Amino acid sequence: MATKRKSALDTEDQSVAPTSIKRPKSRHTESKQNLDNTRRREFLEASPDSGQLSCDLPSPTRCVEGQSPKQHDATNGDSKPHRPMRLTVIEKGGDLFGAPPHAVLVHACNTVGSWGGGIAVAFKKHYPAAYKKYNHHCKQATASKTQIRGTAFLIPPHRDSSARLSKVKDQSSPSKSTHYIGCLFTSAEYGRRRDKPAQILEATRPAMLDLLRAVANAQKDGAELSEIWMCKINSGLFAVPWQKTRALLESIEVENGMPQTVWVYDREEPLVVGKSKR
Ligand SMILES: Nc1ncnc2c1ncn2[C@@H]1O[C@H](COP(=O)(O)OP(=O)(O)OC[C@H]2O[C@H](OP(=O)(O)O)[C@H](O)[C@@H]2O)[C@@H](O)[C@H]1O
Repeated sequence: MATKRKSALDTEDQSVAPTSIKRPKSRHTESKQNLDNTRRREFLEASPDSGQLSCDLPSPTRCVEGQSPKQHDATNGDSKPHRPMRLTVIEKGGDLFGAPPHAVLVHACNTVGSWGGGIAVAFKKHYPAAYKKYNHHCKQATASKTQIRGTAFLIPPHRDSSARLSKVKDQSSPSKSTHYIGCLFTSAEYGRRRDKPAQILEATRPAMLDLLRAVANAQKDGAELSEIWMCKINSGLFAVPWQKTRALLESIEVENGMPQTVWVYDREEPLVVGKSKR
C-alpha cells in the first residue's frame, strides 16, 4: 500500500540501475574465431575486460554508453525506432475537487510547508489531514537539510476523513475521502521569494516524474488509484505562463507502469491574489 511508503522521495531506491549489456558466451567465442587481426584488435578493445561497454558483435557502429541493446538496434536501423511514450495533458472545465473516487489531485507547492495562497488554501480546507502531512514532510526535510525542490510527495487518503465527512454531512463531494493528494515541489519558497520561472520549470519535470513513479509504485503495491487531476500548476502565484508548463509536461517521457494522462482543471472565476492566514 502507498501508506507504507515513507514518501515519494524514495526515488533513489526505485530508480532502475543502468543495465550492463552482456554478450552470450557461445556467440562471443564463435565471432571471435572469424575475425581478422584488425577486427580482432577492435573487438578486444571494446570487450568488457578492457573496461569499455561493448555491443553484441564488433561492428563499425559502436554502442553508445548507457544505451540498451534495443536502443542500439533502433539507432542502427536494425528494428523499429524506439518511440518514447510522452505524457498526455487534457484540459477540461469543471471543479478539480469534484474528481472521481481514488483520483490523485495534483498542485504545485513550496518546500516551506505553507498552503497559504491560491488553490493551496482550498486544498487545506478540503483536506486538512493532507495539509498536516505535507507540512510535516517539509519540516522534516528542513530539519535534515534535505532539498526537496524537484521532488513530489504523494499523500494517501486520510482514513478518518470518510467518518468525519459523514458527521458534518458534507455531500458536496463524497469522493473526497478517497482522494490522494500529489504535491509537486516546484519552488523552494513562496511569495516574493519564490523561484524564478525558469527554475520553477526546471524543477517541474523531475517533480512530475517523481509523482508518476510514486503513483506507479502505489498501484504496484495494490493501492486503488484512478485518474490524475491537476490544476494549471505554476500559473497563478508562481507566475509561470501555463502554456510553458503544459509544453514541459507534454515532453515528459512516461516510464513503464506510469499513468500516461493528466486531466487539467481550471476554475472559472478570476484569481484572487489576497492571502489567507498562513
Ligand atoms: N480556489 C481555487 N479554486 C480553483 N482553482 C484555483 C483556485 N485558486 C487558484 N486556482 C487556480 O489554480 C492554478 C494554480 O494557481 P495557484 O496560484 O494556486 O498556484 P501556483 O501553482 O501558481 O503556485 C503555487 C503556490 O501558491 C500557493 O500559495 P503560497 O505561495 O503558498 O501562498 C501554494 O502554496 C504554492 O506555494 C491557477 O490556474 C489558478 O487560477
